[in-house]
Amino acid sequence: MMASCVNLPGQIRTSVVHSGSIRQHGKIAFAPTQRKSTLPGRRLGNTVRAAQSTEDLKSKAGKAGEELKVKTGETGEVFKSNVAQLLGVRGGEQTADKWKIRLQLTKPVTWVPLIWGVLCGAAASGNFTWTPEHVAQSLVCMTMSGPFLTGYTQTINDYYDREIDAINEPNRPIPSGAISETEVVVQFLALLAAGLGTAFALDKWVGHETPTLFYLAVFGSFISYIYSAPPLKLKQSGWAGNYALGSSYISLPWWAGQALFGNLTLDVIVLTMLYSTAGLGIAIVNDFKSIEGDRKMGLESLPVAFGVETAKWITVGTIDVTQAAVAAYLFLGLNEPLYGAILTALILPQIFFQYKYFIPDPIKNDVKYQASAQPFLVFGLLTTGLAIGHHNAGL
Ligand SMILES: C/C(=C\COP(=O)(O)OP(=O)(O)O)CCC[C@H](C)CCC[C@H](C)CCCC(C)C
Repeated sequence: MMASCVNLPGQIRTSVVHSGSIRQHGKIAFAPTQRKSTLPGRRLGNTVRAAQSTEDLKSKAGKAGEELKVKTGETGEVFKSNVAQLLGVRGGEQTADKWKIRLQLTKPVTWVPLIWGVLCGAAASGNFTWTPEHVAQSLVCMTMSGPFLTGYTQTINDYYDREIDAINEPNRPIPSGAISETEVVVQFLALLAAGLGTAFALDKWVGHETPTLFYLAVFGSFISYIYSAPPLKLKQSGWAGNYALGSSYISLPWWAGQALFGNLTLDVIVLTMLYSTAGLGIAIVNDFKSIEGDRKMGLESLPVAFGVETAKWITVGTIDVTQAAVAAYLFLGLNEPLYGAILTALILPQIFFQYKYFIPDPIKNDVKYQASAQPFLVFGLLTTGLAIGHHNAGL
């Protein structure tokens, strides 16, 4: 978001050794994202888990780490820096500092889409004013959504991915032994408690009779859990996982921001869930890289199910048609032609980059496409929030 800051999730891609081959990892996730890499790691995880012991995996991790150094040295793609470590992006340097490791587990780079979503929701409420109290309430809501609940989400995701990470990313905090499993469990429980507690406190602060923010936080935490943890582990399913990711990064923080300052209405719920389909499209972009591994594992990602040619058109269709439908709603449903025109103007460069990068080679150019097009999508979200806010303020 959800991503890259505006990575509607974004992630810096590096190469990672996977089962003897090199995989391109990292998504400019929406935020959005930012699931670990392309879905290969996460998807191959279960089989590996079933077939091998943790010890076995750890020894492979050592080897993989060595190979990784050699291969990435060749390509020079690893982004090794302290900043990368702190942001939780791939290729960051390892550290012994426990607090830096704890921060790395929360992948701060993935907080951005959620923070942005709160901003869009606050704009859509039509009630936000630049008073110290409103600014403070927004900042607390952003903290609840970003560092606390996204931090919880990412930490729990790493916890449940620890065995496959031992192969794919042996230098991650858990497989490398930099932090113990118990410490990680304590961390995600503490973040969850902080997120839920802050949501409840915010409800009190703004005088909600029904603790809407608390309910949203509980719902979001539940989705986070079933996304990463067995038995559901939604991330293993192409459609459900991608939609859960896209919608959680677009809809949930928006709803929180809007509920904070105004009313969360059914039309906005429907609109943002529709908008989340564009988030789904963005998540699917990242599946092109992992076709081979997914096919081997019998995973029906969209590119596996439909083939690259059809899937790439479905992907851009999802992204473009969704936004075009929202623009039409701004023009015709809300009678906000200026905002409709701005949103349309923001869709055009995305189509341009689809033709320039994604359509010619979705496997090779996925990152380039995400990096070029996503900022326009993200500002389209804000435009939509402002349009709704303008409309609500005029009612
Ligand atoms: C853990 C997430 C992505 C990582 O996915 P994956 O493991 O496939 O990729 P990596 O292997 O690269 O790690 C994000 C999952 C998002 C989740 C479905 C829902 C997030 C919910 C929000 C944090 C809740 C916010 C609620 C609030 C705004 C009221």
